[in-house]
Amino acid sequence: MAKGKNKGTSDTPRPSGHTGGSKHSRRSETKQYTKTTSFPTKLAMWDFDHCDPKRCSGKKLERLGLIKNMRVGQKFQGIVVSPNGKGVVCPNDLEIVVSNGAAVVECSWARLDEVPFNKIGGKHERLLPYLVAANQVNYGRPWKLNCVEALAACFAIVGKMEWAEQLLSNFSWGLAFLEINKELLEVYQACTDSESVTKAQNEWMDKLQREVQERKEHDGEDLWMQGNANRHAVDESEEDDSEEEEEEEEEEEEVEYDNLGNIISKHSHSHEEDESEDEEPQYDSLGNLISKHDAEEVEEGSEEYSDEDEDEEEEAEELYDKLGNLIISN
Ligand SMILES: C[S@@+](CC[C@H](N)C(=O)[O-])C[C@H]1O[C@@H](n2cnc3c(N)ncnc32)[C@H](O)[C@@H]1O
Repeated sequence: MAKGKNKGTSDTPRPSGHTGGSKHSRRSETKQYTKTTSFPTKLAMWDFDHCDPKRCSGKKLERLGLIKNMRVGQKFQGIVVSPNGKGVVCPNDLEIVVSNGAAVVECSWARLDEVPFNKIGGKHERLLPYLVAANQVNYGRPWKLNCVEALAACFAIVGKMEWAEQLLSNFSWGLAFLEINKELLEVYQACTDSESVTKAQNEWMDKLQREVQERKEHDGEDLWMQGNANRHAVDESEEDDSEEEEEEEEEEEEVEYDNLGNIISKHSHSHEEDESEDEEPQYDSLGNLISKHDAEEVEEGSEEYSDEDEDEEEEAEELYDKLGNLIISN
């Protein structure tokens, strides 16, 4: 294990009244301090003291005695995961990682211009491909991983998943990083060199972009499908239910929908039921409220609702134009 130059085990916090190995430690962190005592490859960092020590993942690795602190002017032989990298970490880096380890630059993202990148680093400086942070500071944000995530990402990409897990398990949120990036990490692990990882990353991002676009279009359709905003309250409460419940309700044939998602009353299918006093509101294919008779005509496909049909206008309690605007209210 690589030990930081200024540390020993004496500064390692110990749980009060606790002996190592107990499952009942007061804090999960305390348990983790006793759990991790070594790491299978070298870990190093240049620490520029930009960050709050309590929130800094690099500092915590240092307190755990897992990472070696590098001086400015010192170079590292292994993979240096750095914003100054040129290519991205790739499975072909496995050999370097196993023999010489991995390093990071502990600094603030906002103060990268203060970091003397020409005096640190090494022969194998790498960027990370697109991955999403799981740490509490930047949760859900892509690219800007913290130090432990960056090291773990490097190990995961070269195929050392157990190392990634071992390192991250020192943080309560740590393993979530592997979970939320699981699929993407598998894509990267199946690559070879830096170019193939970059290509896979770009394809992934294109796919994401397409999905966002499709979702936007779909949401637009959904808005249109809502049709008349004055739809019956019962219908709206049903929309709040889970899909499963909606399906069940459809099966029960309490309500039925046309192929535009508008409610068609059972009454429109059965003449006998049309006789019922219990008159449900009915909607045309644009979600406009129409009378019982209109519904029959729409169902038969013979005629659409017409503003000129005065008799039926009188029967309807409320009438709406095709954009769902109220035009008549009795
Ligand atoms: C800027 S520091 C921020 C550290 C944070 N304060 C913490 O608590 O760990 C994060 C370091 O992780 C590495 N890193 C994170 N994301 C990276 C990426 N997308 N490409 C290259 N290096 C990255 C770099 O060494 C970077 O300097």
